[in-house]
Amino acid sequence: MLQAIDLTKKYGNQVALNSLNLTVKPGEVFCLLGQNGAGKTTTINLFLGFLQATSGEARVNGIPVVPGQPETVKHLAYIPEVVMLYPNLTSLENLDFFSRIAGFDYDREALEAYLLRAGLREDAFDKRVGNHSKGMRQKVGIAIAIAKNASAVLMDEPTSGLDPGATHDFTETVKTLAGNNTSVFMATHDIFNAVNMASHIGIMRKGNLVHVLRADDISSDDVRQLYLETIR
Ligand SMILES: Nc1ncnc2c1ncn2[C@@H]1O[C@H](COP(=O)(O)OP(=O)(O)OP(=O)(O)O)[C@@H](O)[C@H]1O
Repeated sequence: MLQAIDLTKKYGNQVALNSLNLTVKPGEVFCLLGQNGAGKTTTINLFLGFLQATSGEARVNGIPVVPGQPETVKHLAYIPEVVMLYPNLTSLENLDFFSRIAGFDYDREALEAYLLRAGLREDAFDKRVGNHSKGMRQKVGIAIAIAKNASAVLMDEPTSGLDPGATHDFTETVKTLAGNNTSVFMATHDIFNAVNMASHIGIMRKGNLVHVLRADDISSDDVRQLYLETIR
């Protein structure tokens, strides 16, 4: 579970994030929309402990995030816009390597099962990731998150630059993660997909979370309309 409690980040006089309060429970997918500079990446970086909050608190499974301390990091996985993997290692070797770093030693069969659950095709298991598409790298990243048993996955612009087929695969994988009781928190500009996969949609403007909507209750046209009204 992820929680932000009056979470605030200032750079000098500039408020990047203003007293954010939100909770992402197990199995929920929270998609955060907002223009460039709204504070989405700042929020993710505060949860990851990459940044020190000016005031307030980010919590992971009830544990306060303290930069440099591993207690919360071990419960998290991070899928950035471009997933960083070792290009000369294969999908399986990358998964094995990052699983070991997280303290898990899996046999080949188990590693293959994680890659399959993340939606990677079997013919890519033994190929070097240096030649993988963005969508394939993401699937390896998601397999790492599943293998690590992360209780929350943070994602920054994961669908930008994906073709429609890869976006569809990604959406399905996110639903699988949520079905396994993982909390998913995603910064995105992709309103249509946000409505497709989210349980909750947040709209942020200039560091403020202005709206939180339940995705079940709203169409992508309505979200787009509200988004445009919010940012104007
Ligand atoms: N290191 C920094 N020093 C000063 N200001 C910063 C720094 N990092 C971010 N900011 C400012 O904080 C605000 C929020 O930035 P943030 O990157 O969180 O926005 P974002 O919503 O993720 O935007 P994008 O969609 O472009 O990634 C912006 O006004 C940005 O200029």
